Amino acid sequence: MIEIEGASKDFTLHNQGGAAIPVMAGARLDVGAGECVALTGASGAGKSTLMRMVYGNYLARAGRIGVCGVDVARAAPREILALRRDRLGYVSQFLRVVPRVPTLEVVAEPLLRVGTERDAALERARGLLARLNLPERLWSLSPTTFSGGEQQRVNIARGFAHAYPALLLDEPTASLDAGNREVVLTLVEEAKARGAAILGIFHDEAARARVCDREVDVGTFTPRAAA
Ligand SMILES: Nc1ncnc2c1ncn2[C@@H]1O[C@H](COP(=O)(O)OP(=O)(O)OP(=O)(O)O)[C@@H](O)[C@H]1O
Repeated sequence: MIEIEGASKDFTLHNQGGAAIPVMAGARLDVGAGECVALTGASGAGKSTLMRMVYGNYLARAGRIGVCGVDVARAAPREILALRRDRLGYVSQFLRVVPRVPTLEVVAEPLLRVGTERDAALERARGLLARLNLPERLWSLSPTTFSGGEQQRVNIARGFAHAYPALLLDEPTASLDAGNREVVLTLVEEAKARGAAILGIFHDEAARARVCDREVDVGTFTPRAAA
């Protein structure tokens, strides 16, 4: 479902005479349906860079990044937007808050975008917010003023609302209390059970051991290691 083959990435430093810094070469990995694969490696090894390449935020210099039949390394922007709408989800560490949109709408929005009937979308959103222990009095408010942990839970509810076949998770349990961490790990297990292919960064070792089937060390894709 996610197939990375020979992916490479250079960063061009426009403010330093256009110098090209190679950060990744020959990355390869596969994530099948129902699998969760963890990206590991030292700080700066390129975990976030690889996730952003899969999501299409960073363009690969070479290689193939197949996600649900689309080669993200070559796809047109409109194909990537369509992929993100219905097949590829991304739970980043921080919620991008849209001012004045109530929490319930923020969470239901990915479902509405794929054509889910409004009542069903709101019902699913309520269910997720309740499971993540977000007090009901907050559901009608914009998350703009919420605490970091509250915003993170809104972000997770939004990310898990639609049953994406492929899902990217960036530290989904960071800064959550034990109870909410447990809920998130159960959501990951449920997504795997319905056949989602999940690629994630988990600094929480116990979480990784519990939900991940395999680990891929991004350090093996540094240009020096590949040379
Ligand atoms: N937009 C950018 N421009 C230039 N260099 C970048 C950019 N993004 C990342 N890098 C560089 O690429 C390398 C990999 O960074 P990345 O954030 O992917 O590492 P990471 O493994 O996710 O690290 P951490 O565990 O600390 O979050 C680093 O050397 C970083 O400085």
